[in-house]
Amino acid sequence: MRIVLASASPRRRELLEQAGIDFEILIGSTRECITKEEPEEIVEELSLAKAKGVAEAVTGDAVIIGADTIVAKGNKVLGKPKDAEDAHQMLAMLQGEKHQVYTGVTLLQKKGDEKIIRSFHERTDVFMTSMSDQEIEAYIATGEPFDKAGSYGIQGRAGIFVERIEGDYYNVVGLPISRLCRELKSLEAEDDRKE
Ligand SMILES: Cc1cn([C@H]2C[C@H](O)[C@@H](COP(=O)(O)OP(=O)(O)OP(=O)(O)O)O2)c(=O)[nH]c1=O
Repeated sequence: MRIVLASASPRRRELLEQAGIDFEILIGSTRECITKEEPEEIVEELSLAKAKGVAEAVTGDAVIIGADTIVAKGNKVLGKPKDAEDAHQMLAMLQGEKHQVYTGVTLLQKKGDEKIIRSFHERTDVFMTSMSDQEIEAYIATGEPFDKAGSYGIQGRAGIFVERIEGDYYNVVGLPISRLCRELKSLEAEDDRKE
């Protein structure tokens, strides 16, 4: 099965490599337009848009993977921060409490003229320690928050502010690799059945 990752994220690339999957990368230009309200619907919608964003550029049969990660705190949905002030606000909101990280994944399978779409999501609960204003400032100064949903990277310096998690760690980093591999296997099994 030919696999195309529709992502510019170095973390998603590393996680797929870590899983021993052979793949190509194609980056499309997707405008992230949200029409849904629930975080799990938003991440699936955006992952689908990312997969669709490269589908036309893929010639021949392939499975295209699109993914999107957001942080949810109460009824607020947090993406990447616009600037340092935005990052500060997000971290001040997250510190000392529990929040959710959702990653949505879409597998868009191109088979001749046919397109088969499967979207799913995983949720991880993250419990953060308290952070003083000084700690937040020092963390933002590392530059780490800016390309990350919720303004932190569990895999980086912010790891020290994560007390514990419930769910898949890799889901927080941007790709629920265990679930993804199971979904790919089941796609493959379905293909074998049909042939
Ligand atoms: C919460 C959290 C998010 N993130 C990252 C995962 C995602 O890459 C990013 C959220 O942005 P996304 O819009 O999901 O993805 P992206 O722009 O990085 O890549 P692409 O759209 O090309 O696939 O935040 C971490 O790396 N660590 C964390 O702890």
